Amino acid sequence: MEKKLKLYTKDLNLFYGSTQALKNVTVDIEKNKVTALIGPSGCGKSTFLKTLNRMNDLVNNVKITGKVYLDGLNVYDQLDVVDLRKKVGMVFQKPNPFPMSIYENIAYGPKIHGIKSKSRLDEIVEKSLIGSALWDEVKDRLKQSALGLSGGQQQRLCIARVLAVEPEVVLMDEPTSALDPLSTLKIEDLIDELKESYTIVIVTHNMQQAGRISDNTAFFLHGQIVEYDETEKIFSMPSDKRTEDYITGRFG
Ligand SMILES: Nc1ncnc2c1ncn2[C@@H]1O[C@H](COP(=O)(O)OP(=O)(O)OP(=O)(O)O)[C@@H](O)[C@H]1O
Repeated sequence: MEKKLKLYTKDLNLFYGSTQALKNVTVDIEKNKVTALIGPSGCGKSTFLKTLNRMNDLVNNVKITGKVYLDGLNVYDQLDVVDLRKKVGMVFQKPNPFPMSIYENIAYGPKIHGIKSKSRLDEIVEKSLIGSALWDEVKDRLKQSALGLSGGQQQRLCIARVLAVEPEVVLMDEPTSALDPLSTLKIEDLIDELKESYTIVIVTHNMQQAGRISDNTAFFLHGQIVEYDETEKIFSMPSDKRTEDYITGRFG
């Protein structure tokens, strides 16, 4: 039987030293959907997100058991980490453009992956900026420093940078928490467009945002998934009392 889901975890456990941050997390991430990870501070949302492209490998004393599969391959032993991060890109909470031009920020990844042709790079830069809804605002200043962009523009640039290497999955760790309401709205609209071509997993503290933009929601508590379902169901008829208490603001 063909597996309809290309990204999933099975019995995933993660320890920072002796602290267990993830406990038996088993989740199927649906293709071309937005999956929101919600839960109180310290429940393991970011840790889980980072296991999907092995960003936790950089942390000392991390031990991971269980599996993360992407397109049938175990990302912890069957995929090269550089290839994995090309397939599974990441956008962080604080926009983090490189201190170089707008153009170079986007061309950087494709160049690392061996693309040298100037015309091909021009094409990728344009396509990525169109894809991140930034092209019209920056097309006349591509050679200027990315650091001169507003926070919201910088975040869309960081999204363009991820799109430039043609990922399958885009991970977003609270991508709008440092942005003003208008920039937040732009990113939310963008996420809605991006899911046509990409699978998106997003950590958010903002319940309204999870309700607005996600198709599925996973509620984490103390490193475990309490409930994972369609967002509409989670927000209207959660099956676990703890989910209900959290989304109605009784704790967290
Ligand atoms: N590098 C690290 N070293 C040790 N412990 C860590 C590290 N990163 C996270 N933790 C611990 O792991 C647990 C889960 O943290 P994580 O950042 O994944 O939670 P979170 O749900 O994303 O929280 P927040 O919403 O506050 O960002 C917490 O107890 C945290 O203190």
